Amino acid sequence: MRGPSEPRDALRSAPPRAVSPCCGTFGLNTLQLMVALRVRPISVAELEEGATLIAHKVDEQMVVLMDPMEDPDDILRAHRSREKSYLFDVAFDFTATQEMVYQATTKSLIAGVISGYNATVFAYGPTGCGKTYTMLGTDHEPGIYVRTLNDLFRAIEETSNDMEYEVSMSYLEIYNEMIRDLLNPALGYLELREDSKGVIQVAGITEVSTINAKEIMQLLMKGNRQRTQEPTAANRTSSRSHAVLQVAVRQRSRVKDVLQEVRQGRLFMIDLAGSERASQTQNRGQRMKEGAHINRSLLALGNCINALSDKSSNKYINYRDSKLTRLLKDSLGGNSRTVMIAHISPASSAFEESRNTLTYAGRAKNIKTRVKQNLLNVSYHIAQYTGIIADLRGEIQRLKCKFDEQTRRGPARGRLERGDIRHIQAEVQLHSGPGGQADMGQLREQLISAFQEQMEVRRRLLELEHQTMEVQIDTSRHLLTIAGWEHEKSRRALKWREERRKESYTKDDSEKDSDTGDDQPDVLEPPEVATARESITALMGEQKRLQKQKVCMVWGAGKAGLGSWGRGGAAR
Ligand SMILES: Nc1ncnc2c1ncn2[C@@H]1O[C@H](COP(=O)(O)OP(=O)(O)OP(=O)(O)O)[C@@H](O)[C@H]1O
Repeated sequence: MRGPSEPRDALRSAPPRAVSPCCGTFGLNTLQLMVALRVRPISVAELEEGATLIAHKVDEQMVVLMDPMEDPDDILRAHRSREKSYLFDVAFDFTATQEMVYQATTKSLIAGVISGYNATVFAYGPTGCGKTYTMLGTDHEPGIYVRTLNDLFRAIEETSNDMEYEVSMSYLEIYNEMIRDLLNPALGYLELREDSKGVIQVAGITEVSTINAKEIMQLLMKGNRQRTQEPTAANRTSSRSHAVLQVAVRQRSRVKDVLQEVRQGRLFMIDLAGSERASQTQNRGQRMKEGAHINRSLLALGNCINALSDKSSNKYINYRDSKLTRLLKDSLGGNSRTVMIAHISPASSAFEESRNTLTYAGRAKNIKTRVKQNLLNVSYHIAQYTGIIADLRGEIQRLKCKFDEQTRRGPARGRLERGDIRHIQAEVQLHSGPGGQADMGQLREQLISAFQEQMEVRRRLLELEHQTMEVQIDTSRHLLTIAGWEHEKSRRALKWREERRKESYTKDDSEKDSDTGDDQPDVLEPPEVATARESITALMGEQKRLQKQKVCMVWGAGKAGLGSWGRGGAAR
């Protein structure tokens, strides 16, 4: 965690946008696993290093990551996607406030917890991407911990006429597979035990039951300072442990009954250790060992979430692979709800880490993003191609004007050049004796012929430029045909999926399970698209040929002593 004195909100200028309630929050009977993504503001350090923004929120659920290594001006590869889009239940960028993140992800868990359900919220992502900021926050911008506890106490207060509650809170860290009490580190390492009801408990952990928000914030800040933080190659103050805030709520009715039912709901809020890969942080020794433990527990967590989110399979869920998953056993499975908030930096320097995080988070959710993703990519490309064509048109217009102007000015310019030649001649005469008259005539002839040759080279170069432009326009036209077809294909795929979904409503459950595959029947590509693909290959060859001719011509002109004329004139 970094201190509040080091805000990374260099770009925090746009007004916050509201999160649509339909995709952000989730009610008790809806999502079991919600995956959110938060892209933090680019930091001053990243800007100073020359990083550019490569992660963009496209809408309330979609984030696009651009590959900084791909060349945006490479027209011949423009049909290849530079960007990849990822879909989440809700996405936030630098404009999102702490309150917006809390409202859309965690607030709706509270009602469940006070009525006896378990829930887990965890912040995932590489080091320095804002996990602690989201969970703990700062004094001025408190995060999910405090906002949740505040609302939890308020909800308890509102129902306290009928119900009696007991709330207890503990804060621990798991470091190198060992558990430490962050509210009382002097206790040393603690063990996990299963109680008589099979519930996993941390033996001997400090439990506090304050309901004063300010006190809680102070306790958590103090606890957080006890966390194992070490400088890594990637972050000066990297949290090397998973911090777990556990809130247990016991509820019983005030109406005395023979059968007194007591319900206990548990809420885990977890700030995970940085997910960067050991190889990328160049960590050695102790740091590498930590890295291995962190990776192991994150992998175990990912596996559990994967198995839980894949309802169609009856995969065995192995919670025993790490302390973290053992502790969360009751809160990940069963009737509980889980919120994962993945974090990334928007900077180009963090591309690899961001891509890994987006893939991990996307896999956890197992959302079918393809159709929407294609639509987005295609529409981007159509816009790109239209832009390219407009640019090329402008360029042709410009060249035409230049050509016309040169044709108009040709003879006059010629006279001027000849004037220059006469001037040279006069100069030479001045410095040579009468015997040099014959040589002078010869020199004059040579100069005139060189000038004519140079005019010819210039004319041919202009012609070549014109042909290249035409080839490029043709290429773009074919790319547009292909993009149009991809668009159409995506539209059909979407329609096909919708029909499948409607069909599956009418089938019984056993049929549904066997019918949920993604295999869409192959769609035959129209002949004009196949022709467009072939033409592009041919046009690329043509473009190369023209380029070669141009190079030869300029080179030849240079060799013949016309270099500066040829290059400065037509070849731009
Ligand atoms: N959404 C945000 N708005 C403003 N500042 C942010 C935001 N997210 C992160 N920051 C700032 O970025 C810095 C790093 O964030 P933070 O310490 O939360 O990262 P982390 O993911 O917890 O890192 P680690 O895994 O190393 O502990 C902090 O200075 C924090 O204040």
